[in-house]
Amino acid sequence: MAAEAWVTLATNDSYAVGALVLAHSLKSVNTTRPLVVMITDQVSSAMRNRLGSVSCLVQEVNVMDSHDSAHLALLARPELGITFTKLHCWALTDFSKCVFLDADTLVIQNCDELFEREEFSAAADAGWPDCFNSGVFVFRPSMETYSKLLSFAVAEGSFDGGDQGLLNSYFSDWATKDISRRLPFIYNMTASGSYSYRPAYKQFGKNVRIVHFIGSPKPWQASEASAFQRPVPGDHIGQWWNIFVNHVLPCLSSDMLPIQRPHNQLIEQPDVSLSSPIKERIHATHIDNESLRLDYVALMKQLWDAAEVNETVAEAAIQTRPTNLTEFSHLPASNHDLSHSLPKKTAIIPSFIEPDSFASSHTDSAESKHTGVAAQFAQLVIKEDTRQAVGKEDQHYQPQDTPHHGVVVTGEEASAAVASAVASAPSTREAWEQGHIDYTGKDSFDNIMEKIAKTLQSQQKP
Ligand SMILES: O=c1ccn([C@@H]2O[C@H](COP(=O)(O)OP(=O)(O)O[C@H]3O[C@H](CO)[C@@H](O)[C@H](O)[C@H]3O)[C@@H](O)[C@H]2O)c(=O)[nH]1
Ligand SMILES: [Mn+2]
Repeated sequence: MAAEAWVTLATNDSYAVGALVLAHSLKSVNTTRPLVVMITDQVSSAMRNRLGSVSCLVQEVNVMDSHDSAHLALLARPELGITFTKLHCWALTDFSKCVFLDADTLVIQNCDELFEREEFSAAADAGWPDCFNSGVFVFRPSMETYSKLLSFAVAEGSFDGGDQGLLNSYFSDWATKDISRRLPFIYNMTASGSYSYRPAYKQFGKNVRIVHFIGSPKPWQASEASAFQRPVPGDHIGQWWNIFVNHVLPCLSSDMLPIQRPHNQLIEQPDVSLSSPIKERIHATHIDNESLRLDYVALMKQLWDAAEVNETVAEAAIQTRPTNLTEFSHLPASNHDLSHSLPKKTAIIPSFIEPDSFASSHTDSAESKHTGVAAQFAQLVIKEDTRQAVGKEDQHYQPQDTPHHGVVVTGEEASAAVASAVASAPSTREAWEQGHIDYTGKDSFDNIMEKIAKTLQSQQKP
């Protein structure tokens, strides 16, 4: 049998973590082909050794940046220029046929049958199915194709600034030429996306072989993992973390685990990665809490909007689907309809509401221009068990008449606090709205509760 291999790419230690998990996932499904990991000189030697020790073939390549900042800016993904480095895979001529896998993919069932396919085979992109997604593709290494691709890249550029746009232009007959080149979606199931077809997942999900965590954040971006705004059918991030925690994490030292934020802002965060007890950290970011977080974000958005517009909207935001709030359009129906999962008129106040602003807006509430809205929030109950309540996705939550614990504030207090926070902390609010929420840090539920308790305490003092 001519030599065949899986191929992936990691240009830094962060994506190398993804490659390590991918390597373990391939092993666990007993593939008969090796994994070649293309790396660049930014990958640390410690990480190279790790990759080598999980029987990956490590192949150093040069970074090839598209330098196509206009197109990249369009995508708002400036880091993607680096994915042009992917083209190096055509130069791996020791192999006659390969399957490329992004470092953010996870193989959950054996799919060695992919090697029976021909160049160029790929699955449709979930965002634009007339294009293929370049996270999983079958190809034949060839210096001829390699240099043609490079010339094409220089001459034509990429319509999305990344390799996917380029490869789609180059293999432009993919969608029409030969149906066998169109891989089934189960070989590249987008694990997040603005659109997900849940009934189809229920029906066909058991056949999924490769999961692809496209977009940001990636599963290994621990500090961001909690900010996944889009729900993922199945617990694939949980599966990813399972491998990560059991096979990869124990072999990494904390300096080998840079936390990478979206947009390639590499930030070292030893304090939040491994110096804290690992178990605690994992618990804090584990995907089990995902639906809680989604509802948490959604609820906060409702509160912001409700506090700012008018009573009608406020009423709608609390009682019904917030169809008039366009920024919700990326959330699936189940998350639009918070009335099923949230106790009505229950609010969680974000951490950036300072006790001071809370206090002053309280004493000053008669002057608040939001008092009309406040009526809508009458007797807002902030209680700890909201956490459990919002976590139950499919159960209808029955609000309790009397909270067993927690803090009760009036609607005026709460909405005025929200309103003054809007004014006093616009940058933090922006961060919230963009989904950059520090659930395990300053925006953690416990922190928020503490802040509210402090505020109320200070108000009770004579
Ligand atoms: O700094 C980086 C960025 C990317 N990669 C590699 O390139 C792949 C693609 O980047 P990724 O962040 O996974 O992109 P996606 O979020 O998957 O976005 C889409 O757009 C990319 C650019 O067109 C395509 O490469 C992807 O296949 C496509 O799914 C990664 O998996 C890695 O293998 C690196 O090694 N270092
Ligand atoms: Mn990817």
